[in-house]
Amino acid sequence: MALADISPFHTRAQTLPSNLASKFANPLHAYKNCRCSVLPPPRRPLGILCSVAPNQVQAPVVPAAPAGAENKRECFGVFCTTYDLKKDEKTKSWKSLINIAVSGAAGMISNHLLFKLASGEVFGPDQPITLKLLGSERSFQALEGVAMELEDSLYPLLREVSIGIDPYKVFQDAEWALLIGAKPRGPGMERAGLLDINGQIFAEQGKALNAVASRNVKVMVVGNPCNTNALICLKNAPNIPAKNFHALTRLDENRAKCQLALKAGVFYDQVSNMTIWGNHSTTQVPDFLNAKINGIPVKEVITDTKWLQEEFTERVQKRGGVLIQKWGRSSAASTAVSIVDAMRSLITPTPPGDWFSSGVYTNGNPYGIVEDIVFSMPCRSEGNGDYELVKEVNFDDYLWKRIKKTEAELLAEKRCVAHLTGEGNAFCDLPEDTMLPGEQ
Ligand SMILES: NC(=O)C1=CN([C@@H]2O[C@H](COP(=O)(O)OP(=O)(O)OC[C@H]3O[C@@H](n4cnc5c(N)ncnc54)[C@H](OP(=O)(O)O)[C@@H]3O)[C@@H](O)[C@H]2O)C=CC1
Ligand SMILES: O=C([O-])CC(=O)C(=O)O
Repeated sequence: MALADISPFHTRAQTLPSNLASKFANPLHAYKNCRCSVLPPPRRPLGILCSVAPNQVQAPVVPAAPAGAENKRECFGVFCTTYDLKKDEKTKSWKSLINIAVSGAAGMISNHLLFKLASGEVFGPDQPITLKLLGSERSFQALEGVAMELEDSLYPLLREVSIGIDPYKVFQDAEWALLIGAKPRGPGMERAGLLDINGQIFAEQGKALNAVASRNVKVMVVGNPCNTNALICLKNAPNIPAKNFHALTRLDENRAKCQLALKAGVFYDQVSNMTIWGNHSTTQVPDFLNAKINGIPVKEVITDTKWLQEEFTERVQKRGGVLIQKWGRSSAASTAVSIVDAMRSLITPTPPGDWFSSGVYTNGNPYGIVEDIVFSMPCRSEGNGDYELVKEVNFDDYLWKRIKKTEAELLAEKRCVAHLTGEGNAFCDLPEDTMLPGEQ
């Protein structure tokens, strides 16, 4: 088959030297084996540049990039195909694309999350999306595997996929950045070491978001320790509102709802107003004082206060660790579900009277929690991507004491990463019991 016959890629096909044409006997295969850069405008190819991924066939030599190439975007395989949503009857009424960047895209959580995003579970059936997947040299091949699985899933809403290892490219124009990739804490590694290694990743990604992402990008930090990583990220992105950064504590909220439902003998959709206060760590505070079951305060439904203060609280705090002991790896599917929940909570109005938890930047909070940290608190949204803190919450001595403990832990973490937040020299005096939910 003559390469030049392959519409709509005439421009690119004609640039292939004849000695390479035989390697690309199936031209679609050729596209799948390269990371292709599509040159706008208008939306779609005037030409395609292919750069070689590690261990792969040599890419064709291409002519010098035309003006505007500095805006070039990378695409993967079938997602390099030209399309026009307004031409097709079915897609005519669709909204314009949303750009979603995901780091740690070859990891376990992403392996669940990406398919949920592509299926329309988050943004709905008339919302096409772009997935921009960030990996590393270490994970590049796996990332290609992920992209291939996305190709093979034939999701109609998934219109563009690109993969890359440079956050300055991958985060270009991102409207959502789901920051999942982080080094897991290995045996013998000090928490201070983990804070530093992962902090460097989030400092760099914050800078990249600041430079190239949409000015209103919503950032969901999942990689642990997620509160402090989110703080580092937002400090390195001064041109993006700090309010746009979240640390994922929705998994903790979901775990708490499940435990209360179990104890009360109800289905978990009857549990509402569940706040997780503070750090995504074993000092987090699942708030049973303000939570409700069937609209009734939990303490009136579950009268065993000792159970609430001890067993319930500890079970939620250490759920991640128990799961690792059983499963041999940390929560991935339920974490992906909770990321979906967290995103949906920001883009759909919160049911009247209810709220959701998210780790957000403390800046004028109504509770008296120390400012300038990322702390999980009760939030409400009108569904426009933004949120407000809930004012009508109660505190008692037990709750406030616990909140102060998790706050102290976050302040200690913050001191450990002062070198990454532009606040001088780091000084690490973390409490000994500082642990991620997965550590025991
Ligand atoms: N907030 C929450 O509720 C939860 C948070 N988590 C956290 O989410 C993160 C991701 O979990 P999961 O997807 O299961 O993890 P995986 O180990 O499956 O994937 C993590 C990814 O992190 C990337 N990474 C970045 N830097 C390093 C490094 N120095 N060494 C090794 N890998 C690195 C790797 O991708 P690449 O090479 O492409 O960079 C890897 O694919 C972890 O930090 C975990 O603790 C987990 C559960 C719940
Ligand atoms: O510690 C981990 O990596 C797992 C984790 O955050 C959790 O399960 O909540």
